Amino acid sequence: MEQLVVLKVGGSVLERLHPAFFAQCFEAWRSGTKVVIVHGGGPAISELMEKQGKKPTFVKGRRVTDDETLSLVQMALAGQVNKQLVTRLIKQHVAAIGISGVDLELLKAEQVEPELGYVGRVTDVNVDALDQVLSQGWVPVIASLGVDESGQVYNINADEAAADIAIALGADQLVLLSDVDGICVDGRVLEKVSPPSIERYIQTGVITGGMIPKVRSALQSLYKGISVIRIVNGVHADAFKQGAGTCIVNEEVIEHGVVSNVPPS
Ligand SMILES: Nc1ncnc2c1ncn2[C@@H]1O[C@H](COP(=O)(O)OP(=O)(O)O)[C@@H](O)[C@H]1O
Ligand SMILES: CC(=O)N[C@@H](CCC(=O)OP(=O)(O)O)C(=O)O
Repeated sequence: MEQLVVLKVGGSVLERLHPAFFAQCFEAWRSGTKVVIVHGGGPAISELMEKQGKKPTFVKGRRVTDDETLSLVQMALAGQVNKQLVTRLIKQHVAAIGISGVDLELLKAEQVEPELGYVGRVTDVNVDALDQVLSQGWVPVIASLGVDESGQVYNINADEAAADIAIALGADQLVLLSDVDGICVDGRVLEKVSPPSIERYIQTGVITGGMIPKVRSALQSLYKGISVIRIVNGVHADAFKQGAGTCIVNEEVIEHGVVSNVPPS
């Protein structure tokens, strides 16, 4: 049966994505798998902010987004990063089309909470529009922005956007590519992890920062029936391999399966 895979490329790994990522996107796409790419770009946004003399502030992994920051978010995500990814895919002969969640109201959004400013959560995914893009044989490359009824644009965490898209499309797989080998606990990468342990790791400060929205999005996807969810390192060639990274699973399984040792920082 035709497979549908949602790949989320984290800003942390964008500049260092292994060439195998593009080759494997091509292979998957050529063999008939529907591929949807969602990307972030946290470091690119922060760099633009710093150039403007603005200090990035995060609350539980989400960027506080005022009016001026929102403009920079749009420039970085929908402009710079989106086109950078699309051009690399096109060089690899993948029919990639760069869009943002604003286009065709792909991601309808609402404000999360006033203190975060223009940070949104997805309320609806335009599945028809995505289906049409996919039925053309194209690979959508989606910047994590959303829009509400009034035309207000929102900054959406890209892990959340990827999970919402995967859930709405009923994807077979959600792969979150980042710059770490998976979820690290005590200097080791977990092979598998289940919801109660994830909550515990968040409470005890083992999972922090940008890893929080990542695991929360993974949990949502798990609860909504996505059967394969992995957090992998996009710097390495084997990110696509079965068993790479940390798999988020439903049953309480042993979490101390070690897939690699993390070098001391
Ligand atoms: N327990 C953990 N295991 C692995 N990474 C973690 C953990 N807790 C926090 N992190 C941090 O989360 C980062 C990944 O989140 P983020 O920087 O937002 O990545 P991305 O841009 O790929 O979404 C890692 O680089 C790491 O610094
Ligand atoms: C609300 C919020 O925090 N949005 C993110 C959007 C980009 C993103 O998610 O990028 P990564 O994949 O690199 O984390 C931000 O402003 O950084």
